[in-house]
Amino acid sequence: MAQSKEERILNFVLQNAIKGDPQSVVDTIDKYCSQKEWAMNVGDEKGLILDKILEETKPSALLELGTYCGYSAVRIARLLKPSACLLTIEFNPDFAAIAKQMIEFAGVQDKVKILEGPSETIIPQLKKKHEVDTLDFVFLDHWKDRYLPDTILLLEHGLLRKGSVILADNVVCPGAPDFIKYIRNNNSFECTNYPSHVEYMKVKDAMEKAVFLG
Ligand SMILES: CCCNc1ncnc2c1ncn2[C@@H]1O[C@H](/C=C/CNC(=O)c2cc(-c3ccc(F)cc3)cc(O)c2O)[C@H](C)[C@H]1O
Ligand SMILES: [Mg+2]
Repeated sequence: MAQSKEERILNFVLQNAIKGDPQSVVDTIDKYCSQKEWAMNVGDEKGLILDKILEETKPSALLELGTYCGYSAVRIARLLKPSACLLTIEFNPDFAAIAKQMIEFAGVQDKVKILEGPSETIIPQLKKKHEVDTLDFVFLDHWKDRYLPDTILLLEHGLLRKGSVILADNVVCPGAPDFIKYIRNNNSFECTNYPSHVEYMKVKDAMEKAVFLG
C-alpha cells in the first residue's frame, strides 16, 4: 500500500529527529514540510506567535481541535508545566494514529491526550468523561466552518471561564468569516489579530486571539 504524506512526515521524523526532544521534532517537521511536501501544520512563523501566547497565558487545562499529525500538540506540550494537560481531538483515525506516534517519539505523551472522534460529540463529554472543569486555552485548527459551532458548544457546556483564551489559526487563509464576525461582535470576548503567513508559504494569513470576559 502506498504511503500517505502524513506517514512520510512521521517516518522522516522517526529517522531524523532526536527521540525525546520535542523541539527537534517540531524543527524536523518544519524542515520536511518546507523543503519536501507542504502540509497544514501551524508551522514555524505562526508557531512563534502560539509560543508567545502560551508563555503569557501559562495554561494548565488546554484543548486543541484538529490534531492532524500532532505538530501543534508537540509544539504546545513542549512549553507546558509538568502538571498541565493538553486534550487534542481528532476524528480521522489514520491521523490520530500518526499523531500518537509523533507525540510519543517527542516524549510529551504524559502531557497530551488524544481524544479520537468528532469534536461535536466529544466537547459535551469533556466535563463528565474527561474530568475537565474549565479550559484555560483552546487552539482551533480543524475544519474552518467548525470554529464557530464548536466555540458556541464550549460556551453552552460551561467550559470557558473569565480569562479563557481561544486562539484560532487561519482566520485569513483559508479563513473563518462566520467565526470572526461572531467573536468580534460579541462583547464577552476581547479579540486580538496576529497577522502572519500561511505555513511554509508567502501567502498572507493571521491568527485571532479571543479572551473570554465571563
Ligand atoms: C465535521 C467534524 C468537525 N469536527 C472535527 N472533530 C475532530 N477533528 C476534526 C474535525 N474536523 C476536522 N478535524 C480534523 O482536523 C484537521 C483539519 C484541519 C483543517 N485545516 C485546514 O484546512 C488548513 C488549511 C490550510 C491551507 C492554507 C492555504 C491553502 F492554499 C490550502 C490550505 C492551512 C491550515 O493551517 C489549515 O489548518 C484534520 C485534517 C481533520 O481530520
Ligand atoms: Mg491551520
